[in-house]
Amino acid sequence: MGQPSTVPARDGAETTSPTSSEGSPAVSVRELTKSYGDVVAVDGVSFDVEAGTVVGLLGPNGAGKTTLIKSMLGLVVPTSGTARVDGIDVHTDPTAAYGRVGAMLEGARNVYWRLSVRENLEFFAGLAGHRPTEVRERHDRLLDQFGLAEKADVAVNDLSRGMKQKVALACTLSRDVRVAFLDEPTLGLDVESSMDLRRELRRLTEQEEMTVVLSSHDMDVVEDVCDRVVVVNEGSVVADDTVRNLVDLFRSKRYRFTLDSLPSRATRERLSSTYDVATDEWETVGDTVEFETALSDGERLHALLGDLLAAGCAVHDVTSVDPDLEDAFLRLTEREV
Ligand SMILES: Nc1ncnc2c1ncn2[C@@H]1O[C@H](COP(=O)(O)OP(=O)(O)OP(=O)(O)O)[C@@H](O)[C@H]1O
Repeated sequence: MGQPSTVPARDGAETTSPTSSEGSPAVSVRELTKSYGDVVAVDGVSFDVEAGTVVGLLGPNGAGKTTLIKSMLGLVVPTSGTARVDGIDVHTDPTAAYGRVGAMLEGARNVYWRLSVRENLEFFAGLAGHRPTEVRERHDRLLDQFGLAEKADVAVNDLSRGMKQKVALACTLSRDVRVAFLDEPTLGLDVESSMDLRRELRRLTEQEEMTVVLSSHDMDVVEDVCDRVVVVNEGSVVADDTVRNLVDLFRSKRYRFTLDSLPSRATRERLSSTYDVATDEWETVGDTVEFETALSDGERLHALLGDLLAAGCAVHDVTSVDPDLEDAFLRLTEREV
């Protein structure tokens, strides 16, 4: 299968450019390129993020996600192209842009473990020029929402890992930010803490119209909280669509065959070269043998069935394998599923 180019909207309609309250997308990246010497980390990337949505930025290691996030935060100067937050160019007007964004780049490593939870909130709000009294109400609300009220005066060092991560997210929100950039927000969290954090992200976007751009290698998290996913590979966008559409893109294209016995080596080699059935795909399950392969259309499915029958293989069952976001991601970035 060839590498797909940017995935268009499913119905072929133009994707509308959603807007924030000020008439611009919450985040807008245009033809952004960043090179480090000969290495092109980000290569002509464009996308918009609608206000009040969660967009996942996915890609294999080294794809360019961090460079992209840092460019959107004004921490990296692009070689060319622009990044805007609420219509403000983050490189030509960094002060105005900074007032609207929060970032959690290295999770709990960014917060001060010797300070109490509340002191951390006050410190991060103070960096943006807010006095503790001005933001007290906001901080009380955050502490309540994150289940941290009872720990407000406890040093971060004495909290569980999940709580530390929540403190880091609360610090990102310690002042009124409209867009939050979160790099691996659930990294290292147990299932319950990860669920809590996901719930909080959904609430922030649904009830407070906050916009979130997150990067994660955890597809469950992405599938759970993201409205849309931008997949980056080797510095370029290879897909930009809803989770559902990306999963649907590969639906019914992967099949699992169950045979009564292992075909001869010659047949297996032929299937490997003609239908891309990996030689290590054959799996014995009870009295049967199974393999999986991706087929582009019904004709290929028929041809493979015909070849199996001609080779004397008794086909017991053929089922289509339901893909998930992980399958879609691996296929989009040309990795083995
Ligand atoms: N400061 C830098 N100097 C030189 N090369 C860099 C620098 N930062 C990133 N790169 C290179 O740019 C490319 C993209 O890196 P980046 O960190 O943006 O990828 P990533 O998708 O965030 O990866 P990961 O998932 O591993 O964090 C890589 O080839 C990386 O080696």
